[in-house]
Amino acid sequence: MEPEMDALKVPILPEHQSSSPTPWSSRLTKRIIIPTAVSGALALGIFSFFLNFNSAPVPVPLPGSLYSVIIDAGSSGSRVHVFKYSIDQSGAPVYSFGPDHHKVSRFLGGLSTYANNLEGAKEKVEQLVGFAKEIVPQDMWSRTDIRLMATAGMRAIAKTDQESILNTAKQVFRSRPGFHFRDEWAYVISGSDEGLYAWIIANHALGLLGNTGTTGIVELGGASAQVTFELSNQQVNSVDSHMKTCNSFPYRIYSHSFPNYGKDAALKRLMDNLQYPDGEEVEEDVEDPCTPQGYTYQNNRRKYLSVFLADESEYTRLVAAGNFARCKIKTLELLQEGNEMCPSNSCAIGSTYTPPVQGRFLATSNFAYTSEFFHLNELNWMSDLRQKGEEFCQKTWEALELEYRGTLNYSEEYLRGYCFSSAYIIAMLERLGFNDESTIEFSNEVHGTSLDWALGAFIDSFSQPSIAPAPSPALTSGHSGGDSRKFLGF
Ligand SMILES: Nc1nc2c(ncn2[C@@H]2O[C@H](COP(=O)(O)OP(=O)(O)OP(=O)(O)O)[C@@H](O)[C@H]2O)c(=O)[nH]1
Ligand SMILES: [Ca+2]
Repeated sequence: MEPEMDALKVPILPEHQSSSPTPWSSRLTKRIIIPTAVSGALALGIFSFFLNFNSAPVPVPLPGSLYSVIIDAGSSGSRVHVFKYSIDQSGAPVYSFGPDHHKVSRFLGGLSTYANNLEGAKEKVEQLVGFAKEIVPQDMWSRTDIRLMATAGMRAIAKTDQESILNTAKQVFRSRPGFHFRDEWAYVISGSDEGLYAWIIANHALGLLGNTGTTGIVELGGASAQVTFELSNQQVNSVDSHMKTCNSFPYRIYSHSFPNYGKDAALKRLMDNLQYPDGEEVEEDVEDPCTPQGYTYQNNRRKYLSVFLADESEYTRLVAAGNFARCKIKTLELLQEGNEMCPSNSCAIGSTYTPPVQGRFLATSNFAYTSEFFHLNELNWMSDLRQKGEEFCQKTWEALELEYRGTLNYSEEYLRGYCFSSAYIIAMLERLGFNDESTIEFSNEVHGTSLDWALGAFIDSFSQPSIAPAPSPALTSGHSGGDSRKFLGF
């Protein structure tokens, strides 16, 4: 039985269309000018709308801007996204993700690490809210919804700890004066929704929503990895197939999140497997082919962001001995753990059924961070990554530190992970069936739109009328009366 379809109204004015949305800096002047002309423009807008309803009219955003805030609570960091948008005469949202309409601030350290420090969690959430309050005019706070959506880092901790952190966040969101908030808007999202949201923003930015032939997404986060793509006629078990309607086009989408297959979580598991192969600690030292020779395993709490790599001092039996080929063998073993329990003959990762990938894909987050570090071009990027990984893995940690410390964006934590991530990426993509590298590109943005899943969640929020924000007074006074909710078409 396929799950219910939920309609998704795709924005009228995507990023790459001509009209330039209201720049934030001139928000005040725009608001003063528009109301005087609004009745004329609006009447004309509605009139022309009915006259030529066949050809999609270019929407005229109504006066006044609306805002929405989404916090992405990830395992290695929290990001607060502030969206500014408007509503057109048909009640459809009009938005874009350029700098005038989308602002984001990224805070280091995952909320899931504050289970034993709720005061710290409160301060972190207050910081996130404070950023949004600097952007949204205070007279719009009560009409601006705020949502906190947590991902794999939070999924990985005990339910009781999740609840105490989320309750702390809810208290902050409820404090007055503040944004429009409902308790159910601070929650842990499912991995498949995380993948679906990433798929929505990528295909929105590519202008592909509304027809078949969309682009799939493979995302390698810190804690989890997501695989999401449009299905044609394969059968998949219903738990991973989702229905989404965009621009009245019904999509069947495969979306699965692989917990603990994110880059940091997987590296930790690989080190665990080396030191405690059967749950018991080895008696002899063992080589770790995924870490550059000479690296010392120590307590990283004060310098690393990842909860998974916070303390490597337990790995007293590991001897860093970087070797790409051997590392890749270990990562393949990791990806095939549990494969014997695969319900079919197609489980690329663990024991989860993954239909054969089809069409074009974007590889995001750590796929892109690693490829950009090695300055790869899209053409033949996987072959080049194998070669760059081989060169990188065989360098000593001392040589790498000498080469990279002091360079732009240097981070010991990231440098420590590139031998592993280069091998892990190749192994994962091979397991998923990406043999033709021309069908998959790495990127963290498209046409200037960052591929954060939170942008897809913002788009999707308009398909759930129950949580659509109330319009600003300017909107209700500017149209022919009646219930403003009805006017918005929800
Ligand atoms: N090399 C490099 N890695 C980065 C950079 N920024 C983030 N990362 C890595 O990318 C991962 C974080 O990506 P995200 O998708 O934001 O992961 P997250 O949201 O913190 O964690 P999840 O809960 O798994 O989604 C971590 O493995 C980070 O180490 C960067 O600028 N360079
Ligand atoms: Ca993430």
